[in-house]
Amino acid sequence: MTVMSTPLVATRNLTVRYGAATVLHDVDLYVNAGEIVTIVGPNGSGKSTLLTAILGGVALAGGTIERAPDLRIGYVPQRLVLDPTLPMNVERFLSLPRRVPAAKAREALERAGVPEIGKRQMSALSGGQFQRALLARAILEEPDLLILDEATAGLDQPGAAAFYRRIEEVRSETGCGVLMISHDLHVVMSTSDRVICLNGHVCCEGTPEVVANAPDYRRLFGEGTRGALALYRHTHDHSHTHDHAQDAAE
Ligand SMILES: Nc1ncnc2c1ncn2[C@@H]1O[C@H](COP(=O)(O)OP(=O)(O)OP(=O)(O)O)[C@@H](O)[C@H]1O
Repeated sequence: MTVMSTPLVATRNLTVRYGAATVLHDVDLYVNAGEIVTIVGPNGSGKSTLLTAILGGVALAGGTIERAPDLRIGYVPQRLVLDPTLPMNVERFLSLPRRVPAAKAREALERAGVPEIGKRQMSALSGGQFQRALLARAILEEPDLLILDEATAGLDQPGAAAFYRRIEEVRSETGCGVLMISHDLHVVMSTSDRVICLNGHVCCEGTPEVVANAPDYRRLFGEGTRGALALYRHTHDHSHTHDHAQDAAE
């Protein structure tokens, strides 16, 4: 069932420049409550910049970003480097920068699928557990919109699949919207309601099935299951290419 509602966030004609380089141009994107939208695209195609813009961290050269009133955003970064010599257990990490009640921290860890790690040292967590701790921290604030920047980078395939299953469950349990970047194309296709294929601009978008069959997507990611491998070798060559994307891919 699709309920039409005001989007949690919507960009219109979003354009971002770093110096002379136009990194994003004329990007229209929206995320509704309860839907999982995934951004795919080659390295340097502006995916992180788009998330940063939505988070309010970059000046716009053009376009607008509309956020729902009082929108609460939870953000899971691609990675976070903590000083390994700093003693810090997971519960304490969740209480930074603001102390949270123990029951709330426990609930967030349960939601993130790692109820048992509260007393563990952050430095002793596996890659998957560490990302779950970041997820727990993001959902502590009960976000309306969860934003994840390649949150499964460094996880193996089963670890990434389990992580995304958890994201789907969080979405079902809380009704939040999810906007994420992913390179795990198989998982993207099974988890997402909509996929946006970005290369400085929106190349194509739609349901996973529609995007997987779109010529622009196939040019970017190749045919069939080997597409995931093509991701890092891609050189973008269709007509509306902008040089920055080509530059960044090299
Ligand atoms: N702070 C910055 N200053 C100048 N250029 C930047 C800055 N951040 C990113 N860029 C450039 O903008 C382009 C897009 O970068 P961005 O990180 O958004 O791409 P991405 O699609 O997330 O890439 P990846 O898949 O490699 O993470 C790249 O060419 C990058 O070098």
